[in-house]
Amino acid sequence: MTPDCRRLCFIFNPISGTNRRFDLPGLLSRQLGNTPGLYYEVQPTHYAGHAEELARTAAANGFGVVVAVGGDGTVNEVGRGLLGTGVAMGVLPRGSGNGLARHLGIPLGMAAAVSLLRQPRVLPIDVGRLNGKPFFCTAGLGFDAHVSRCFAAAGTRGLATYVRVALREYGRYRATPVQIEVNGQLLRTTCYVLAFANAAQYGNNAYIAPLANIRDGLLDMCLIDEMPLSRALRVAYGLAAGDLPTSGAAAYHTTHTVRVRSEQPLGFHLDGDFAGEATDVSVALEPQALPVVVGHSFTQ
Ligand SMILES: Nc1ncnc2c1ncn2[C@@H]1O[C@H](COP(=O)(O)OP(=O)(O)OP(=O)(O)O)[C@@H](O)[C@H]1O
Repeated sequence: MTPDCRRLCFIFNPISGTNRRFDLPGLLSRQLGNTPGLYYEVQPTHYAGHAEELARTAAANGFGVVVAVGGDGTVNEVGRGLLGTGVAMGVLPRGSGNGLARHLGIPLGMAAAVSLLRQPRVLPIDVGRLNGKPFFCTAGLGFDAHVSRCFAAAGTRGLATYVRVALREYGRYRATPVQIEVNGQLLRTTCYVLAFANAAQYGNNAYIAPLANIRDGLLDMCLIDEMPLSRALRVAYGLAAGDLPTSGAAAYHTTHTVRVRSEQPLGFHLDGDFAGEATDVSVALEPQALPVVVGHSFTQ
């Protein structure tokens, strides 16, 4: 049965982002209340991981679009819950970074983002897996994962906290020796940052892989082996300018599977949330495995 895009379930993470006075029911009533034939419900999350359960239940209950209201962590949980159901994921970007929403051309203004849902345009996107765990935007090992772990413990959220934590940890973090198998090559190197990009950016228009196409069945792998200060400055500029691949500060490979081994456990993140440590990491991609609502400007 084709999912009914006139039945929408909004899964709302109240701790995402920094705006605590957000009135979702009021916004939905103004934007969707008078749309004939459209039915919606709002389900707030009560704990980390809850959005995945709520999304799975919503799909089983016949909702045709399940909308993640939050940042990339909420998107990750809702996306996990919908995998294999054929139900589309929408996004109302209310997080700190909103990497997937930005990649998909979803407006950051809430009213405009909601209005996309009146007649949603749905396309399937690729889904990455790191040791079997899904990600939709980016995953990675090394410094990024370390910062995501410290960020979760920081007590406040938002870009300012993220930058403060990253600057503090830059002086402490050391690269780890690794072996990387990619496209039939074995790279013996060190890992300061090893990013797997399904989408082009981490969020906040920080472009780790500006050429990434989220529907091409391929991941863009970005390796930064060491991070002396001169390179850190170039990387920071390259993330903002979108020219990291041509900067000489990072090496890129386009692939659909990667294996990474290290003697020391390496932390990893999934869509910006710290998700564990491992000495053996396999990354793979499932082409066009999740239908999502995209914005008018999305052309991939
Ligand atoms: N009710 C809740 N209480 C505590 N944590 C929650 C709750 N609901 C969801 N979470 C957790 O909140 C975390 C952060 O959410 P999310 O990533 O959406 O926001 P953000 O970090 O502000 O945005 P972004 O990832 O775009 O920077 C997620 O990892 C999720 O598991």
